[in-house]
Amino acid sequence: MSYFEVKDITKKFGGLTAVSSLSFTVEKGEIFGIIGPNGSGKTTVFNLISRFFPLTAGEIYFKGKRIDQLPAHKICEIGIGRTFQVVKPLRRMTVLENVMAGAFLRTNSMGRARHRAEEIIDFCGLTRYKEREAKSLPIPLRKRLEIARALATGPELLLLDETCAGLNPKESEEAIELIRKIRDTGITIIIIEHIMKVMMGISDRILAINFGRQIALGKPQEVANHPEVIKAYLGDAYA
Ligand SMILES: Nc1ncnc2c1ncn2[C@@H]1O[C@H](COP(=O)(O)OP(=O)(O)OP(=O)(O)O)[C@@H](O)[C@H]1O
Repeated sequence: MSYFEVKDITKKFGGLTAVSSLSFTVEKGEIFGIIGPNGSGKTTVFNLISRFFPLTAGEIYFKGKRIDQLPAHKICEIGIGRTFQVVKPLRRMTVLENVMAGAFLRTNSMGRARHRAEEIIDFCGLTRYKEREAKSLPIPLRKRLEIARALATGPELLLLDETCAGLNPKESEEAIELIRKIRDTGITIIIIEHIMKVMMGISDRILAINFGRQIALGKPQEVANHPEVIKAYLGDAYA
């Protein structure tokens, strides 16, 4: 039994098949990357796992239990957290309040939620900004806040959606460092990026998709050299 398993999942939006019979497994402690060109179905996979949308077909298992029929708040409660590609902090609230909002999933105590939030803010390198309103933060810090909010919900499995998009190389490097640090605490990570270089450096294994279907799965180097992946990213001339 795998720690996490997606079995033959399909999602149709009317006539458009965004995800098509996709299957993969993730082992505990792994950083599992999903790559693919724009519109290839990556975010839809996250939306299906976190039950923002119901599946059209297929099954999803976490620690041996079927979870695809659970509502979104239950998915979070059983330990699957996520971030969003378009970061969505509660804009008028401070960094601390934003992270506390996540921590309330695990406690009703204001004191405990605050303490937990402060630990996570520190872990994510946001201590200097904790009293700042979320809307005043520049993008790299907002992305960090997004990760902090997801961590505050106490996930065992964390879904990271385009954490490095819009960051310069130095900021990307810092984000990657944070992601590794999260994995070192024992959290399993599934990460979406379409910047191949970022994924190559961080993932234990990579799934490449196009038009909602698997085109390659394996170690980063194998996937990067796969003709279908080269074709999807660079066009026929390079394959
Ligand atoms: N709620 C929705 N309703 C209708 N179509 C949708 C919806 N969400 C996604 N799609 C479509 O499904 C396909 C896959 O989109 P998705 O956002 O999953 O791709 P992606 O790989 O994450 O793209 P990007 O890298 O641009 O974020 C696209 O054609 C998109 O337009």
